[in-house]
Amino acid sequence: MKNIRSCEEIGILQHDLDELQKSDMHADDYKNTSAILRTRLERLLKERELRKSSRSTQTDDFHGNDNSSSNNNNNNTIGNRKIFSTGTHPDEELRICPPTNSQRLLVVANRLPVSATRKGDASWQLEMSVGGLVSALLGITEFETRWIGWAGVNVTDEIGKKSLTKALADKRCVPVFLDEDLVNLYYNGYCNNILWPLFHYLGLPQEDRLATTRSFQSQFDAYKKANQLFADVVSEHYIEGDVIWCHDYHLMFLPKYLKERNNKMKVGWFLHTPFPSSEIQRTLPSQSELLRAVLVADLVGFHTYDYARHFVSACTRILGLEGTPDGVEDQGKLTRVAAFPIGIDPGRFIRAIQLPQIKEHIKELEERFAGRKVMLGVDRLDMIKGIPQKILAFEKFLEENPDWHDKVVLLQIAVPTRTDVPEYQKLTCQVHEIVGRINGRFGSLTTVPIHHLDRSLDFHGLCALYAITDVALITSLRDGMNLVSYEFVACQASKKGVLILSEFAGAAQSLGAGAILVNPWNITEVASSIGYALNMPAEEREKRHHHNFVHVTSHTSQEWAETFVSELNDTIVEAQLRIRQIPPLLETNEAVDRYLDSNNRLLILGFNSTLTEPMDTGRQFDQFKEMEPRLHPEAKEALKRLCDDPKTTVVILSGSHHSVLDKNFGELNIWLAAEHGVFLRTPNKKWTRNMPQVHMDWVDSVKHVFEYFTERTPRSQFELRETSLVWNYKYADIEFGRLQAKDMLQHLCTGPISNASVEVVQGGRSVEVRTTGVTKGAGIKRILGQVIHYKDTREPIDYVLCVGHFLPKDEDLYTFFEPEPPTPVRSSLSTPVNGSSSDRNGSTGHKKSHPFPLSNSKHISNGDKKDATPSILDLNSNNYFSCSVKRKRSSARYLLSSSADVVSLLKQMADVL
Ligand SMILES: O=P(O)(O)OC[C@H]1O[C@H](O[C@H]2O[C@H](CO)[C@@H](O)[C@H](O)[C@H]2O)[C@H](O)[C@@H](O)[C@@H]1O
Ligand SMILES: O=c1ccn([C@@H]2O[C@H](COP(=O)(O)OP(=O)(O)O)[C@@H](O)[C@H]2O)c(=O)[nH]1
Repeated sequence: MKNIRSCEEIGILQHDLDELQKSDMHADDYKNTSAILRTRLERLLKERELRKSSRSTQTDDFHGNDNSSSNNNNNNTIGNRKIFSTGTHPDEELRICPPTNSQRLLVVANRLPVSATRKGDASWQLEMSVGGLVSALLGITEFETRWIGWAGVNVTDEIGKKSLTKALADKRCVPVFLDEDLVNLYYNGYCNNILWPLFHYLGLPQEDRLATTRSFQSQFDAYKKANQLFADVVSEHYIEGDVIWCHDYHLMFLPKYLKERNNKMKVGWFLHTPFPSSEIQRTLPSQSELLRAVLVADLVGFHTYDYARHFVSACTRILGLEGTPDGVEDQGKLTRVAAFPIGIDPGRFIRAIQLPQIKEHIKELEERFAGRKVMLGVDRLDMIKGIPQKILAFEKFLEENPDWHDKVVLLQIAVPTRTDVPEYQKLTCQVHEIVGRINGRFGSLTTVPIHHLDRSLDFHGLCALYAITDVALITSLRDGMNLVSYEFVACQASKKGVLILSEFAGAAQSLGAGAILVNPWNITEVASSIGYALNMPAEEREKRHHHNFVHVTSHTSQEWAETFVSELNDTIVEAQLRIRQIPPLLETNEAVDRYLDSNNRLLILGFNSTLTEPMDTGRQFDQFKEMEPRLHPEAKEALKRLCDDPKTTVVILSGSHHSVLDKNFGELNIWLAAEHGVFLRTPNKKWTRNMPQVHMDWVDSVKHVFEYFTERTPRSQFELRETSLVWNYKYADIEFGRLQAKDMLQHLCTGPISNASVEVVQGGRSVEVRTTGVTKGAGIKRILGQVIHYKDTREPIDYVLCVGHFLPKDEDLYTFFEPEPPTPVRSSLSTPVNGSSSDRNGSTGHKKSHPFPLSNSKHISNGDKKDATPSILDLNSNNYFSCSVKRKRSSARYLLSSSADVVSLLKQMADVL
């Protein structure tokens, strides 16, 4: 039901989109957008409500209040969902239920849910792979799922490849073949020796420990190559409409490679490990490339909000991109980033412990450990799991509590993993040594305190162990989620044992209230928690267990997958709607042709980020030399030729101080308008005041505030202009800068200038205080008057190109020249695609004739008598080109992506003269 409902929701979104495509309206674009956002919120609320009601049904279900728990048939039902409990053969785990949802899902993970062992030329044995990722993904049954991944084996011959592909096809799995060398560099090297420790806060290995043939670079190259191989296989199996769900740190390049092959693919990426703070992430040599590759995905998911927050912050700090509450924005493209906490398939465990053979096994184990409390650890033998710390804490507990020596046993299942990586080999030795020491110290002829097993258990064996355990001990130093804790809770309906859980596991955020949370590095604290757990009264155990049981049974892996896929579908529809609000790229040929055909052309150009050299966004520390903007080296020549043309007037209209403009354009016969048009320099190089004098008595108090914030925000700076003050933090830490800006704005609006006639303008990375009424739109009126006066021509302006990277406040410049009143949102549907036959309002040939109320204009004596004044502007809509540089949310008609594009346009214009 839930899936069908989700699809209906998507249907609604799709409907909105279709409607939008049919219409060519503008103002309604806003309405449609907010309808979509409302729908998302409605959907989330509805889902929450439904979840709540299904939770009560499920909890009843799980507590055995329906009859199905006594059903020994392996195919049971929870809610409306088929559950396959395990058969005797591990392969049966992989029987996939007939999906109730026809959405095809390609799950791509490094590891397939089965690992293969070769038994003959064309014969293979398939076994379940161990690990949380596989366990969780097995719980997804309601999609038409295909798995794509590595089968954990090196197959070099064609017979082997064909036969394995066939064997896996029965399990709906598709192999990606990786040769041994590649696995060594990609999986053992880059994935497990570099990314894995880094993401778990264990730092990077020294490069010389990788040996000469295994440099960072060679491992990184292998990583990219392996990702390409995955992309090849996905592309082969992709059918239009499929959702592609990429999993984990092994496949960070996959979203990029997939979209490069087919931009229409719906791609989500989910990380199963923690994502570390940006300070850790920054140490990785290839971090920028990795982050950018992930950002190509439509939706990026993490287990917890903290990991999501770290990721967004890495993108803002390392890549200099915009972090928003929805995700990361780059040039108007939003990658949604959100937390989707994983769960398990609780029914699988709850049913399993009801099976007669497992009940029998439970009985045997209880007899075996009679008279002793059982503590349990189940971990892959990985340094992140904190196994040495766990055992040392247990040792301390035994040291301090001699009464417990023969009354408690710790069963530690340590599943061998990544055994080719030297760090893992060392860990095995270390753990064996500690266990040996403790058993020697506290054991007797008949018993030992620690039973340590270097092996995995089958599903039933594991369930039985979970069920007899009194205290589960999970001491991960870091762990993406930790599903063992969930599985333990699911199997404890009757025993109601205690969970001791590391505060550094993602699960601490969901099971923290019911568990005893510990810092695994604090051996004393863990030891005393063991004592507390072993002595906990039944009532407290029940309460704690109940809390966790409700969580585990209501946050399932199925729900996790459904939510992710449904969010991914929504995200794509929303992105399409967003794109509709972005102006199209300027067709430069059209702009140049029309320029050539006109008689009196006006080019208005911004300076900062419009005509300046591009700055290096990578590093923030060597930016001082770039702090002062410089004219793009190739712009001057083109500008000179354009200025020399008698039919062309070029105006640089900037917020900068006149000295900055003088420095960059000094020798050109160009119009310069500084401080948004307050000061104007004619081509004969005379500066005059273009706007009336205003009171500046507020400056000192604002300066004082700006100085204060500049001192406290490293790499920020402020500029004192004659009519305004600007504080900018574009080279500072972006998050800190934003916080400081927020503080500053609050202070300015309530403090020193709250009564002054000034405006506080917030930019992307700046705060500007300027006199009320000063905008580029206001400035241009007066500038036009001056131009006409200076040129002494009666030829009206019949071509306007207006290009800039302007603050929203200054975009009144674009609308100033619009023939029709501006509409709130522009839409590419109604925009002259390729800048051709129709204007942004869908009409053709509208003209703007300005009988200007201009001061200093010799044509106009009385601004109010509009009809009597001659027109200085006779602008056909098709001859007006407003272009926003790099800002996609703009009221300009078109976009140009960089100052380099602006320069190239100017060169083309100069060339046709
Ligand atoms: O495939 P391996 O290299 O043998 O490793 C096994 C898996 O380990 C990691 O699991 C993580 O995913 C769990 C489920 O989300 C999560 O609970 C746990 O905290 C993580 O450590 C790894 O991320 C997987 O890719 C591996 O398959
Ligand atoms: O002998 C074992 C030990 C563990 N597991 C499974 O391995 C997974 C471990 O997942 P977790 O999220 O705790 O950590 P990961 O190993 O993925 O880091 C769990 O689903 C366990 O049921 C298993 O199948 N057999």
